[in-house]
Amino acid sequence: MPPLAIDRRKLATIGATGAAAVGLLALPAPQATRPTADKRVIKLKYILKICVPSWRSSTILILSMHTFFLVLRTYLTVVVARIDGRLVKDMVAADGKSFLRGLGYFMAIALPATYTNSMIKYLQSKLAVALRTKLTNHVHKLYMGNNTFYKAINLDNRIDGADQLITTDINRFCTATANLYSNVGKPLLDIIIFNYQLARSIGLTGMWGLSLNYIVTATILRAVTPPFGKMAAEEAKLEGDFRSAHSRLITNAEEIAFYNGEELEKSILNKTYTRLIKHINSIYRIRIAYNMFEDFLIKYSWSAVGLIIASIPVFFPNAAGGRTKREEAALALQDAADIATPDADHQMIMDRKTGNRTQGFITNKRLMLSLADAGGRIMYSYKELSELAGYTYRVYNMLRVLEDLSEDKFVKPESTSEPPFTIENRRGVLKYSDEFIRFDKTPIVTPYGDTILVDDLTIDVPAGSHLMITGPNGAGKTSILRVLAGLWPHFAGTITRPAPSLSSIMYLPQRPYLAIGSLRDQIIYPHSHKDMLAAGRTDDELAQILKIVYLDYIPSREGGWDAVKEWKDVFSGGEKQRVQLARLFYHKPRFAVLDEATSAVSTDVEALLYSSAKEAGMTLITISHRPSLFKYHPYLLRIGEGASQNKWVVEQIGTAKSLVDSVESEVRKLQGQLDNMDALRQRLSAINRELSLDAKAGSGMENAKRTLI
Ligand SMILES: Nc1ncnc2c1ncn2[C@@H]1O[C@H](COP(=O)(O)OP(=O)(O)OP(=O)(O)O)[C@@H](O)[C@H]1O
Repeated sequence: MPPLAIDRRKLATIGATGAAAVGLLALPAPQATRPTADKRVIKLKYILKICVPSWRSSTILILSMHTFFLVLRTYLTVVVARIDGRLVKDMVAADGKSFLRGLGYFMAIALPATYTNSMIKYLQSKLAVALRTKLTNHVHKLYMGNNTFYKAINLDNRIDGADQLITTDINRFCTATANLYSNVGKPLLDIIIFNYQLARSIGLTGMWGLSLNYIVTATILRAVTPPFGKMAAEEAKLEGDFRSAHSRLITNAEEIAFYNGEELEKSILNKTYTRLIKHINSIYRIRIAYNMFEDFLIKYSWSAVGLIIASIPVFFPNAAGGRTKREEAALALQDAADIATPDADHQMIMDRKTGNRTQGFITNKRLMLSLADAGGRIMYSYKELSELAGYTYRVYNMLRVLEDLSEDKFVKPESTSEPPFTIENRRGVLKYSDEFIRFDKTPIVTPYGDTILVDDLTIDVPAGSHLMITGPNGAGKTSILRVLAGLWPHFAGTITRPAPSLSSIMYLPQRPYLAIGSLRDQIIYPHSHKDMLAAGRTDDELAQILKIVYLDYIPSREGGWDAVKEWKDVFSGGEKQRVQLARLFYHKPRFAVLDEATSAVSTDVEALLYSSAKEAGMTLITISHRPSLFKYHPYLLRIGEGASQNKWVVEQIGTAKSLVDSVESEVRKLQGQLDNMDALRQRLSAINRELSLDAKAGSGMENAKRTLI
């Protein structure tokens, strides 16, 4: 069977309108317009709820510790600003003793300050990892449950590059969220505390000036900021395309090499890379102008505003407010004492006043600079915030689509005619029995309900009986198995089959799958080594199984059961299929469903394998075009019959009629070969004649003639 692939022609028509038209989704399709701020917050909240499910979650502990260190750092900044002001004052007043004491305080603060800074960085990374772990676990649960990964790849095209989304985009989202918490949380805290501190010396006028400055800057930046979120989402998508182009190359390396397809593949790789780089370069170009403007606004104009405001207490001492009653009383006392002091001490008074002004100015300047830095970081994080919005959109979209798919809600292509079946009106009934597989008036229909491949299939395969399915290419043979396994929707009729369990029913696909792991893991898949030991199975048993499938030479050739290799590159096509059959003999299911599972195995070995499988008590359902397999199955289901090509017939192999049919078909085949023989004989004698005409052609020609005769 060909590998199951989504019908891209049909899906190409899906768009936002298509999705909405079918009414399957609450979500817009990925091409939808840019979400509003409200919707973005809802989406972020939705994802964060998955990351932080409860107050007792470990993420909350990390978050609390992170917050504690952020507060501590802000407090330490205020303390450092005060010490700095005092140091400069002592310097101006030439008070060496006090200066040295201040220096001692300054150094004593350094130790907790450096520890605090490293803890903030450490906890920020821990927070990102904790968010990523929670989100990845949730996505793995969704993606690997209810065959959602299969549906996402084969039955719906809303998720483009699930691997990129799960491995990279989730990581980017979590890193951006953790960064945002410290890049916004910390400066916000700084602003509140520094403003409070400053309010005490720069007064109400200064505070008004500062607030006005923030509002004007934020308004200008908001107006000129390019849509970084949209750009980040597009960049992530293009990164995914580039990555998947490389994964395709790795998966299909041998086929491409045989076809000498390097040039074409290189051009595909280059094209996807160029698209990505073009986009990244355009972002960089946009950023030059934006960064220039942002720097000018935040670094330089803010510093100028800061200096003006910090100088308020110097030039307008009465405008400054916010002194405590005790400070006011001390100042009044000092002024009264100054008035009563004799003239000779006036210089000292002036020096002390200058010192006080310097201390106030330096402390305020330091706080102002920290404030400018905090405000700047908030403004800069506007860009990060919009990038986070881009990742949020991609991750949220993936989560919602995975949820839809786990409930079998696909987005189907827009179609002009009403399909015979719809997802909403599925009426298929599934029953479980270990004794038989039965289809009762079950149509085999493509996933969107638009094409009936097999009309109302009705067939019974009791345990101990065997069925072979045959029919033209594309008739729907594999699709019968897809519906039986529950991969495709079951629209109508009743299917009875064993409940999914390896000892009841096992499917062997045409294209063998080899897992990551040891040689042993290939035979026991999907069991793990732990499962195997728990089931009391041994390596000796595996060796016996390899004998049945004629692979007993493999363990010694490959370096034992524990050897780990890229097995798909190690085994030949026939060996891969025989490894799959070894799995069958390991699990010994009651029903074995084989989809052209021996097509690469020679017919003599195939015959022995079928005999062994029947001896092991398995009931076989085989899809094959090989008449040599007829004799192992008492029943034959032919599909693709009739003018509509969706009719079917069941025949009993070995009955008088089927014998006549198969003898007649064999006679027809032999007659065809005989006709061909006459033509070949005529051609042979013509060549012989040509060769004898040229008798002098030498011994080389004579040899050729002898070979041909
Ligand atoms: N995801 C899909 N969506 C829509 N149609 C599909 C999908 N997958 C397969 N089909 C179509 O369903 C039809 C039946 O496919 P199926 O693989 O069952 O054929 P088959 O009888 O096994 O063919 P072959 O003998 O070539 O392996 C084909 O026309 C195929 O193009």
